[in-house]
Amino acid sequence: MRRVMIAPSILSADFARLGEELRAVERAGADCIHIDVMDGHFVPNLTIGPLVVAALRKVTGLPLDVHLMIEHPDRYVPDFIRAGADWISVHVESCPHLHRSLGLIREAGAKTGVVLNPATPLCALDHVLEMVDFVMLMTVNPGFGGQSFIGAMLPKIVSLRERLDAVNPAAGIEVDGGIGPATIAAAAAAGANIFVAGSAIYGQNSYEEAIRAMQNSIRLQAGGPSYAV
Ligand SMILES: O=C(CO)[C@H](O)[C@H](O)COP(=O)(O)O
Ligand SMILES: [Fe+2]
Repeated sequence: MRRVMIAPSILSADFARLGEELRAVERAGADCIHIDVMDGHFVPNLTIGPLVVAALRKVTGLPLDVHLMIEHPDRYVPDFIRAGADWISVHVESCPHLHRSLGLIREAGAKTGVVLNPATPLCALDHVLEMVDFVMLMTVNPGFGGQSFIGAMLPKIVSLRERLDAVNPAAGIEVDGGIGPATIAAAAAAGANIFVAGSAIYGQNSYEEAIRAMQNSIRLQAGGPSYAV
């Protein structure tokens, strides 16, 4: 999972027109669809469950990237995979038996992701790095869209890429929160390759221009000067 991918987060979409909103970002060049699942306990917000994922599965062939911000994720992983989730990511902070949780996702046939909150150190991933298809680093505190990118996460991305390269070089790094044209290049330069963007896409008039602006920022950084946040 090392190719560059743009993952629009439907958290900032118009929930009354969710199917249309999915098709619109697919036409605009999205590589996968990021779905934020919140339970009102692990994070102070409530969103959607497997029924909505099953409905969205019918309107797109793009991978569905399901970000579980819930307590007891193991109880719900099979439901989300049956509903059509292709990738499932669980938070280290809500998995006392992380090794078991990742095994459950993999056995059920989905790509395995593990997520760290901004204040959670990378050593929380010791002993499971070989088991993941991707690691997601929160670049905001989870719970809401539209927050500002935390610049202090850039060195964390660099260290994570080094650690993955040593034991699991095929694994990708996804970043979530405050990603847009002004921040994406720095995250890419640090080593991230999957970019979640909610408000930077769904908050704009043209989804296509918003996605192109992010892709161009990454390209400019690759061939030009590095970008400071
Ligand atoms: O997991 C999330 C929040 O907990 C969202 O995926 C994320 O915040 C996306 O929104 P934005 O791009 O507007 O920051
Ligand atoms: Fe998310």
